[in-house]
Amino acid sequence: MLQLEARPLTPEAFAPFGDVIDTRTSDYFHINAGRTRRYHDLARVETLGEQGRALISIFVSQPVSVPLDLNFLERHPQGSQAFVPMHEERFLVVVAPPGDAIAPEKVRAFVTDGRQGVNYRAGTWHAIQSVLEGEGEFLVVDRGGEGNNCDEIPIDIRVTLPQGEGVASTSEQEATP
Ligand SMILES: NC(=O)N[C@@H](O)C(=O)O
Ligand code: NI
Repeated sequence: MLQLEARPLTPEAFAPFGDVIDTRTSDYFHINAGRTRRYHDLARVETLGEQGRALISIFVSQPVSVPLDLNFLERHPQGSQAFVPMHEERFLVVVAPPGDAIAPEKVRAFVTDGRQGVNYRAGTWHAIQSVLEGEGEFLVVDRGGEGNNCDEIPIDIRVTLPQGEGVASTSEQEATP
């Protein structure tokens, strides 16, 4: 059983796996007569293969408990997959680099802070959506089309949160004295 303590998500640490979607770590330019900041092109949407096209969906997920025990990771070989929380939900992200096998030492676990989304690059191994604390609603952008776009690989992983890290949402943490 691979034991991992989730680390705070950062764009740099996640770079081998895809993109972090976060206005705080992204540039913008003004549009709409200056009323709007456009945080432009934050993640690369990949829609490979026959009839490949981008899908926009909403996932409403029930929370996972922590420690989180995983017995597989999955990948989407024909496209990327992005998850953006719609109400500052925090979630666990467990990833491994693309490839036909997973080297345990390459597996990484992260925890988001409520203001971050992720975009898994095509082929990145990842745990299925794992929202913390309560029901979560996520905007999802991924690939539709012909052919298989989901492979699973068995691997036993136990994910914990940093010591003393509650699972309160960002806003509750700010409210807590
Ligand atoms: N199956 C599906 O649409 N969702 C998974 O790919 C996931 O990463 O949650
Ligand atoms: Ni997926």
